[in-house]
Amino acid sequence: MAPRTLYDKIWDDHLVATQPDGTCLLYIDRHLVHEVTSPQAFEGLRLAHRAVRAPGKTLLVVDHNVQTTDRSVGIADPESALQVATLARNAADFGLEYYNEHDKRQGVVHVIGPEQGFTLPGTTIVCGDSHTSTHGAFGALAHGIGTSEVEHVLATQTLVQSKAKNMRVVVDGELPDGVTAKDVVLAIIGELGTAGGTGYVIEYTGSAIRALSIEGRMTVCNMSIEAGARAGLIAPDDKTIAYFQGRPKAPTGAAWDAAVAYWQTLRSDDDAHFDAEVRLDAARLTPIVTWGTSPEDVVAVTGVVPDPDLIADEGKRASKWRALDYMGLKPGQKITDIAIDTVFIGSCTNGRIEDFRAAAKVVEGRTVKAGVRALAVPGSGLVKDQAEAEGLDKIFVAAGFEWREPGCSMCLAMNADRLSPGERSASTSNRNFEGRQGFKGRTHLVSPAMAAAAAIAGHFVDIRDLV
Ligand SMILES: CC(C)[C@H](C(=O)O)[C@@H](O)C(=O)O
Ligand code: SF4
Repeated sequence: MAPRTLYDKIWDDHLVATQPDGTCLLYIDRHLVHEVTSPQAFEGLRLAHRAVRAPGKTLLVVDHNVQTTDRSVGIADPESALQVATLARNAADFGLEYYNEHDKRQGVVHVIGPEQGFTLPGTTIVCGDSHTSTHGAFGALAHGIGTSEVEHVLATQTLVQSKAKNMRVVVDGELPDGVTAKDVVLAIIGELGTAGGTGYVIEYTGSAIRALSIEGRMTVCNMSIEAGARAGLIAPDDKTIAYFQGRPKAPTGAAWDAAVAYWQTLRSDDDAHFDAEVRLDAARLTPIVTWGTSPEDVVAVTGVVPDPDLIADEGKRASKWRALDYMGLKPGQKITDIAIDTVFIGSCTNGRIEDFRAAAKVVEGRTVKAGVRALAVPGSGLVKDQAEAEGLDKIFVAAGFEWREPGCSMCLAMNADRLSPGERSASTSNRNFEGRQGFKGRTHLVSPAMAAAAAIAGHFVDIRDLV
């Protein structure tokens, strides 16, 4: 057999049928469902009098619309309350496992899947959510789907797909202190651009990727979609296997041994063909801050806001001017001179225990700058418990942060946590689009340590000056 990539292998193992035009039917092992993209899908099933094909392979959780404040009080916004109630009703009507807002296991869908061992290496995973690519960190083929596809998967446990091309992103070398997985992926997106990954599944390899923690790998794969890629993948290794040992839904006994034996085959063959390759030198990476309204608008924290007039392409030049205007910035402004009024630490990009540890290390014994609103929002109830067991919540609260209940929170303005017009945030989330965190809100994407440092200083600072 010709040498194959990791993507080729998982694809081949799930292929149900191929049409002459190249359209394929893939078997789906795991289906994660949240409240935003599922109501019409369940309604479709109801209208067609269909059941869910594989209830045991389907897991529901509420995340985008939940309040991150006291949950003994109902959700104030009627639309959000309705979406949450609808998911609960669909779970009951279709007999599906559901983590509601009072369940310890509740959290952002891409945080809770791996935590429960629902996500597993070598599986195909879908969710009506673009950041499903997160699960690729474990060597799962995971991608976002639309609502009509959610209905199709609920009904058939399969998905119509055509095969993507293979891209390899190699990050070799050692990351300098203060440079994190978030900076790695922002640098990659800066290199590829938001369309550079279009039509590809990206496999991340190289010594710097292998050295990343599981949480860091999830951060990298999470943002694959921001480079336009269908999915991101990292081959499972000993860290991956250790991560799943003892997880509630992970296999046990002989099934565990068989699974591990299979996972160990999940790597690209030596001579496997990649249609494109990008290489980065980890040692040259710096802490990054985004300056614009696209995740590709990256600059080193030591740098300045770029000058769009230096861009040759007229359309691109105009769009970057528009971004600067929206962001209220001028070319040449030093990044460390940009004052922020809001800090958000959380989301499926950076809402895991390691992220709160990194942020707490920066804020410990320091105080949030007067006038800055700082939110620390755990990615799940279990992350929250773990952080509290380690006393991190106390560190955040003592410094002047608000310590919240788990959910998507200020990652996007679908709940009460949002920016007001003109407000500017340092955010650990993954998108800085116009209005993403609230109407006319201005978002700068950074790592958890950089966000924490900005909360203390009231403006961006080079975290390397603090560590
Ligand atoms: C609401 C949902 C469909 C959306 C997504 O697909 O990613 C959201 O999670 C986001 O991050 O923008
Ligand atoms: S945390 Fe943000 S990126 Fe992740 S699923 Fe929620 S809204 Fe989407």
